[in-house]
Amino acid sequence: MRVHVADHPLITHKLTVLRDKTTPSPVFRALTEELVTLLAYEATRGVTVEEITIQTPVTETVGVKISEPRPLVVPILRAGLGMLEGMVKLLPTAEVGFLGMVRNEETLEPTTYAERLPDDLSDRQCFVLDPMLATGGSLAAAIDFLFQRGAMHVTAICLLAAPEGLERLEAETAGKDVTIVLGALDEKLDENGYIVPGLGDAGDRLYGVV
Ligand SMILES: O=P(O)(O)OC[C@H]1O[C@H](OP(=O)(O)OP(=O)(O)O)[C@H](O)[C@@H]1O
Ligand SMILES: O=c1cc[nH]c(=O)[nH]1
Ligand SMILES: [Mg+2]
Repeated sequence: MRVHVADHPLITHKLTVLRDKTTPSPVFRALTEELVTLLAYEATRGVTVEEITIQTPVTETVGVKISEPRPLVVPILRAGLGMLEGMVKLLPTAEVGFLGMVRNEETLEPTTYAERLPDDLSDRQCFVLDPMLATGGSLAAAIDFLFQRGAMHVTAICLLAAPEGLERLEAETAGKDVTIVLGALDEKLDENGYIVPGLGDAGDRLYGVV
């Protein structure tokens, strides 16, 4: 498993505002979108392209286009939905699949309540979006789902992660081609499974308490 933690003052600045408990939902949503676009730049570094010949107004030249089949972007509902627009801004030709997951706040175990993905993911470049990698249970289950459908490589973009979650993910995805791109790696999990210092419940901050 490869882990890339962003190291850029613009990302750290935006994350600081996001972490601030006084930041209201509309600002939180806008910043989430901006952060994903910045992280997607790193996450798509390995996207496969093929050469094409085009005609500029001046001459013929060789460029590239993103290879077929189109990349698949999978936001994990709810909170991952807040990252979708920022991602497809950078990858406008991507297809979008959905996974709905919720973590039981007592046991911290995730359950999947919705799934809308292509049956066959072989040859697909898959990008999973979820702002929070806490215990790692939700992301491990999502990545496992994609590999079971035939994916060969999965890249996940998360705004924040806890070391405990990364460790679990590393163990559960051993031998698989997985890349994790993070806005920041935080200190730890608290006794309720929340990331410290974190930003609270990302889904609630984006969409309100349910
Ligand atoms: O790493 P884990 O311990 O599994 O926790 C992380 C998960 O928790 C949050 O979702 P939540 O269950 O709060 O659902 P929501 O997005 O609907 O708020 C978050 O968006 C992740 O999916
Ligand atoms: O800190 C956390 C942990 C799990 N889910 C969140 O939204 N925040
Ligand atoms: Mg939540």
